Amino acid sequence: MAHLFSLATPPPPAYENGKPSEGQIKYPNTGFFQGFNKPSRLEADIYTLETTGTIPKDINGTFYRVQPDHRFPPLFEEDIHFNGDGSVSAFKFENGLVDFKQRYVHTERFKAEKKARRSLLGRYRNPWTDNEMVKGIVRTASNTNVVFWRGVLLAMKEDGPPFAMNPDTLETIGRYDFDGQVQSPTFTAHPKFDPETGEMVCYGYEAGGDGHDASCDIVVYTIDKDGKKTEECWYKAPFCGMIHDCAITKNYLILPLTPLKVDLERLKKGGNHFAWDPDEDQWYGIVPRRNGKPEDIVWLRADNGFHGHVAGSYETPDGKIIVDLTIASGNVFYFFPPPSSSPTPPALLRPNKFLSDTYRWTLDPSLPSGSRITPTRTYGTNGEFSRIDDRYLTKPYNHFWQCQIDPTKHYDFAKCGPPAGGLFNVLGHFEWDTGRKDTWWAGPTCTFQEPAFIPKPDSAKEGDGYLVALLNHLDVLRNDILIFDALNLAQGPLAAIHLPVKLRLGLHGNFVEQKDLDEWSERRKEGGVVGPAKAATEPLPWQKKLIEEGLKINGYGGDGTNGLNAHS
Ligand SMILES: C=Cc1ccc(O)c(OC)c1
Ligand SMILES: [Fe+2]
Repeated sequence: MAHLFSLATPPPPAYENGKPSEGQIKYPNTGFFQGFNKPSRLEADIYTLETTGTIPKDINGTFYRVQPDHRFPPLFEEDIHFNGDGSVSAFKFENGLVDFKQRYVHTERFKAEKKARRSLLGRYRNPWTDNEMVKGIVRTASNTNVVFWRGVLLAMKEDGPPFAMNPDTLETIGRYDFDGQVQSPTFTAHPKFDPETGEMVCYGYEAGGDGHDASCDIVVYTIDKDGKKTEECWYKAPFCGMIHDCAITKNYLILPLTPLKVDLERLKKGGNHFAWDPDEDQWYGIVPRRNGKPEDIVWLRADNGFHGHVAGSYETPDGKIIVDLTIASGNVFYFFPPPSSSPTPPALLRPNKFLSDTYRWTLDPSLPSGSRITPTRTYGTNGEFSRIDDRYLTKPYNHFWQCQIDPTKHYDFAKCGPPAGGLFNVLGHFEWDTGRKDTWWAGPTCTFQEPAFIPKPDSAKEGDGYLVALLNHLDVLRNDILIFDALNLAQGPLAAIHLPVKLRLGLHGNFVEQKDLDEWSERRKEGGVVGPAKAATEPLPWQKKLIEEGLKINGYGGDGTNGLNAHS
């Protein structure tokens, strides 16, 4: 900075002994907060983005996605990307033109920290590292997925309940408990929608207590298309580990349990929520979607691996379950090392060099629980963030798309440094029946974020539509959005949409048709047939216990503070 200006008194470093220095507002000088990963903190509206090429006029709707974006410098210097505040971006497509909107999810954490003008919550999923002022608040940052459900956007992270937002304005409505029907402390960021019935199938893991107590309880819910909870059943996992994504078929929910384990004593000492166990199996819990009983869960186990995301899943005529997902050969979350290593993560820049192929499992739900299984086949890809044409979920399908890593392609390390978030330099489209690989390389300075499939409005044919994905320009710190013909990526993008700014590395997103947005906005209006979506009014059961013990929590429904001077 000396070439720009020098201060009268040399400034202290951003962090001293791992804690933020007094006075300055400065993010850690680590890989998670610098270069392409520098927090953007942007809330913005840009009307009619710049474009190159012609955006298909039959794309009519909004592409929503969410990114972690630390609102304030973290309490701990070695904090990780996954602990950042959820910030939702919306790209609204209308008649070949695109508008951009971005807003933070106003979680309880966001509101409390905004009032304090600094971070109050500590490490990822560890309340023992928080400032006392936020004791008992819902900690989630809602930073992992954003889905459209009955007229609201639900911003979700698996460590807490969803937060509802207005899909048009991106204003946060508040914590969403499905009109009082869902009381679990945790809720998945990957609910699944049955295209036949309109149901949402969802679950929470580490759900028995407050969501950070290493509980082995799993809760599974079904919410029907009219918003009514029709199923709730509680199951036990063989250990408390991460269950990030899931798969559904007509009759089953499949829960991949990854050997990233939670330890309560480590948490109490201020350590990491998760630790990788290289000696543990990967497990698959299978439960019936209807009338499940706690004893119905069947756990099948296979050699160690790290689950990525699920592509498609369906049942065969002979009652077997097909599940396709990426599985990496080692601990992708290098910031959650095995417990024998130091309690705080070491170097944050370690790139991961694993293979992440797509695996097909043929699961037999009639096997005795505990049976060992081996995969049916692998595809021969190296990638993550698989997507399908969601109209084909629960059905035999042929196409999937994903971000891919092609290390044989030139990467301009001199201009870009280590590739932020992984070298996803290729977008790929794959066909199970032919084995065809249809790919497009983004060039030596670019990587992709997760794609989403947009169906053509007048066609029910699988894959007949577009693929949309954010492109990271790692050299000039900017993003584009590329639009492809989903069945022909190799020919290159049909059009590009240019943002004048850099976003952060996001996780997941979804495209919502304008017709669905319009219909629901009518139903959800004041006096409409459904009426406005309501935030939760009651504290969660674990909070009620704390309140009975005498703790004052103002966080629920109210202003998201606890012992702070409320003024907004
Ligand atoms: C990609 C997986 C993943 C898993 C757990 C998380 O808390 C998360 O936060 C952004 C992301
Ligand atoms: Fe995910």
